[in-house]
Amino acid sequence: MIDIRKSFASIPVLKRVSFTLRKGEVHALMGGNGAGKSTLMKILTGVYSKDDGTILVDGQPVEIHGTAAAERAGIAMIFQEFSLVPTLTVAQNIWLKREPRRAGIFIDNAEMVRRSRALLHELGVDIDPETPVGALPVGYMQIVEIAKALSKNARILVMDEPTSSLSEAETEALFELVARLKASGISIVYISHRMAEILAICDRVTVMRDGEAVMTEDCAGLTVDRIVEAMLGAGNAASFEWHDRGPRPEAPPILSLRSLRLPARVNDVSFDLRPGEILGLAGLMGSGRTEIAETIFGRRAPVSGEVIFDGRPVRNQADAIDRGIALVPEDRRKMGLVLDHSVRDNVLLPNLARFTRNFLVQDAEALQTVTRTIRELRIKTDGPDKLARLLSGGNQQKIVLGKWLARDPRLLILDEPTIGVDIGAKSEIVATVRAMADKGMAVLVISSELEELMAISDRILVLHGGRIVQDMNRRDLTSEEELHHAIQGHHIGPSDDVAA
Ligand SMILES: Nc1ncnc2c1ncn2[C@@H]1O[C@H](COP(=O)(O)OP(=O)(O)OP(=O)(O)O)[C@@H](O)[C@H]1O
Repeated sequence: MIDIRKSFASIPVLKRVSFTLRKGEVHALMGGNGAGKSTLMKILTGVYSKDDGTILVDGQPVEIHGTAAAERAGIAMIFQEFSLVPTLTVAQNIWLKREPRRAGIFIDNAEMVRRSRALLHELGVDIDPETPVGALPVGYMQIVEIAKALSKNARILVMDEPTSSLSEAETEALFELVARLKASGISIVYISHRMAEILAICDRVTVMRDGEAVMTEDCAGLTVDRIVEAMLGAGNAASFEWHDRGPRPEAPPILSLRSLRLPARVNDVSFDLRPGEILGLAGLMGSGRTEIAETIFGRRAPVSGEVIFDGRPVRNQADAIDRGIALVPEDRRKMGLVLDHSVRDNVLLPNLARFTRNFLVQDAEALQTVTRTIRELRIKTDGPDKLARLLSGGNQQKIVLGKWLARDPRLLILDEPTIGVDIGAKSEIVATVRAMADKGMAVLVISSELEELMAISDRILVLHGGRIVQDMNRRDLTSEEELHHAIQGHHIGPSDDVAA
């Protein structure tokens, strides 16, 4: 891609960006939220048209108008999960609308299954092509997507944060698959904010900043510091380090869980959380962490046991919100944003009561809060009136966080708070949460990223087999490995994971 330019509503988003991909390489595309990574890749995959510039495939200029043209040029985007039809089988999904036919009329199911089996075998994955996609774990859906792309002879695959909803084992499986694809000459553009995985599986890295490609280098010998510097600009360090906030003043707990039991996964969970404390909840994916968060927030009713907030049980979600509980959900697009409303509306939505006097919203005061949120969380938007839908993924996540922080909650629950958020914003978020905890807000953080839990928590609980199996003071933890071991150490086998 040479000198690619793109503006939206006359605001330049890509300013003469050049990007090359070699045959059989995994090329990481990195950059802060809103730097232009997705836009560049949407141009490559025919979702957006470029304003200017040239795209060459195998040295030949190509015009990519629309996704069908991208497909013809051998380019495919691998979506994470939502582009497959859950009620159809793996084979039916792979060959959807291109089914092999007998006598040109009847769908040849046996042939479809046979070809799918061969394809999956080639990929080295053990998936039965006759399983309905809806019955597969999330991690496998991406693999089916890859099989589908290869069945269309794709030679360039674009993966946008492929590991963000994968468990550790699924991530490993994906990495093996990436290595295999590479060996067979497939080229991969890999968008991610996770430094460790980039250094582990990529050959080269290109960093974008404010619509420009500012660095392209071989991964070998590259350090995290060098990448961060390129992303943020010289002199803008991002620190993601824990520091001891000292002993918390003795106060009665604001939240107490007593022998909480939920359907299927949570057997008997009890813990206390005090005002001003930041408590991390660790556990394997599927260990029931999100369910516990939703129960505290009044969204789910327990089978037995209690959630006591400020001396009284939480009755339902409205009651939870009323009394100062906030939940930043994991699935922000579905649950956290009204996409067709502006940034301003989204930030104000849960806060309207605060700005309403005599039935009128106090606009100036409200706008001040919105502007502060945009500034403090470094939300990249042309202004408060931009539609949430048009913001980059990481910036959408910041709005969800910002609207609840603006409410000044007494208890803040964060479920995977920094998925898709760049390293600069991560450290901002940690600092903001810490500052609010210093003023007395209680925080419960769920995260699969151990680095994040280690950076933010005062205390960490490990959930396993439906119970809290460890309660650790962050001060006593010396390494991420120790926490990793605590989580994995209790993993005996799949059957152990689901409570009887
Ligand atoms: N359709 C659109 N209309 C207006 N602005 C847009 C549109 N699509 C993207 N933008 C803007 O372009 C900029 C770049 O967005 P893009 O999604 O490419 O960023 P990104 O680097 O992928 O970020 P992230 O890491 O958060 O996913 C953002 O400021 C975004 O608001």
